[in-house]
Amino acid sequence: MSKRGQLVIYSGPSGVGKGTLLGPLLATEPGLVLSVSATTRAPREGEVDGVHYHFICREEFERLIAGGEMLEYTEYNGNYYGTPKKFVEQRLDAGYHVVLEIEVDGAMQVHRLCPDALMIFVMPPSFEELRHRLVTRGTESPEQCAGRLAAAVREISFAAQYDFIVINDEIETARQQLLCAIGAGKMLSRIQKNKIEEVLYHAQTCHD
Ligand SMILES: Nc1nc2c(ncn2[C@@H]2O[C@H](COP(=O)(O)OP(=O)(O)O)[C@@H](O)[C@H]2O)c(=O)[nH]1
Ligand SMILES: Nc1ncnc2c1ncn2[C@@H]1O[C@H](COP(=O)(O)OP(=O)(O)O)[C@@H](O)[C@H]1O
Repeated sequence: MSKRGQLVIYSGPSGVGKGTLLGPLLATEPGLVLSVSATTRAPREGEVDGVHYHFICREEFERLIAGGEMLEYTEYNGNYYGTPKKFVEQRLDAGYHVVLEIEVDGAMQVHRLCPDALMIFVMPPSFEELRHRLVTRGTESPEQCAGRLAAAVREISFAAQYDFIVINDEIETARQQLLCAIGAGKMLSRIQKNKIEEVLYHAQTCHD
């Protein structure tokens, strides 16, 4: 059986560039997969059901919660968002490194359940630049942008609890930093696990 993969929690305020940074890495790193979340928000133009999200109604979402099928979930700006458990478990068992692109409340839920998960937070170079990116992306109404920017203030206050902070100023630099953070996280957790096994093995022989 292949070695279990690394779970990666990947957060940052709406419009900071999470998708922009991660997309090309998913295309070039065959061992890295993105968990497709479920949401009750409406699809944006160009978004495909089952690819960008599983777009479902509130009743269906609540049925999945009640059935214990969500690894984590939250309500964000009036809609449910959550991570279906089965896909994540299957891919980790198959040895893939699985990225959860989720906001901070979901991130904290997963961190409590899986303390070994690697946590990466993407920061904007400034709040003004975040506002500019969100507004010029043009996918949300002015009211929705205001709600997302209000949520962003709270989300940024959680950043210090993450293992790595990537500042998305220049895209290629930030993408390299994200790749390094994922690589370092995988290596660190492997070294730490090897060390635990090694120390416990020698503890046994010391006793004998
Ligand atoms: N907790 C949680 N948050 C999610 C999930 N999927 C997406 N999100 C977060 O929900 C927020 C809104 O996502 P979305 O409406 O797609 O906007 P975008 O991130 O600006 O493109 C973002 O912070 C996402 O990272 C999920 O499964 N669980
Ligand atoms: N480093 C960057 N410099 C300038 N614009 C960027 C940068 N990264 C992303 N963007 C732009 O910001 C907007 C939001 O990016 P997106 O990846 O959709 O954010 P998120 O997935 O975090 O909501 C997009 O229009 C994208 O082209």
